[in-house]
Amino acid sequence: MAIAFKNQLPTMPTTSSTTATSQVTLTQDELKKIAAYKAVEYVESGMVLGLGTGSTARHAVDRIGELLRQGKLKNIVGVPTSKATHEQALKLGIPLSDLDSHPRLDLAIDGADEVDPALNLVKGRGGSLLREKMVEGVCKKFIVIVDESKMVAHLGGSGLALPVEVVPFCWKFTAERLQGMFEHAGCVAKLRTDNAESSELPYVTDNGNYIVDLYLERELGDLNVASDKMLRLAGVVEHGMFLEMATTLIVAGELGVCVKNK
Ligand SMILES: O=C[C@H](O)[C@H](O)[C@H](O)COP(=O)(O)O
Repeated sequence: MAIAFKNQLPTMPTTSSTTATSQVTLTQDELKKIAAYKAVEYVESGMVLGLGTGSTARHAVDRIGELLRQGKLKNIVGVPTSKATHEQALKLGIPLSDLDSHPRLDLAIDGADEVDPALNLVKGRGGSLLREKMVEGVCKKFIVIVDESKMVAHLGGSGLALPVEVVPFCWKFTAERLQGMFEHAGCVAKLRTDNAESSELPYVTDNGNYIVDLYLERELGDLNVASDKMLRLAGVVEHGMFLEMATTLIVAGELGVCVKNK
């Protein structure tokens, strides 16, 4: 299966392998599950695992729990990337730890909101980018699992948000600075709302911060420069671009599953 990047016809990567799925039309959630199960094939007994967050990663965590119950995996330790994943893993009986006790991990499996041809990612539309970046940044192997709708020619290319976690203090000031920083890309910065009390109130992350979503009309340019500029702005905690972090991509689409190694 050729990976379909929006607005681009990519060449088939030489390091990829493809498995055909059935001819039946699959739902997006079924595709997510196929990618997640494929990724869990890389998990071995004794590994310390980064457990991702979101609707795709949820399938991988469920599968790890299932294999532990069946005794097909043993001595797994999981490091969750959000409170939600922590709760899910606890219910499944997956032994848990954190970066203080396990500063180096064997493997992380997580979803993404966008994936570009170089395996750079946008993450955080579910609000979990900071813990994800901390955990996935110290894994020997980081497998990204997506359905084919997440493939883009360039980050921001889906027209959806590039999330930035900011401190609540003077968030408007930070949002305005971010918007001005990427004026060349037609950036519009919006505070994410919807929290447990009201859909009008700011969304609050697991770390007690807010999220400013950046909507881009055009390409950002050099992604490393954009990353550095954001991180130098006091008020920004972290952003959702995961550059050069993924080591393997597993994409599930109507025509099959594609594994691409960096
Ligand atoms: O904040 C959320 C995380 O970065 C997710 O991994 C990302 O949003 C992808 O989520 P999903 O698998 O639900 O599309």
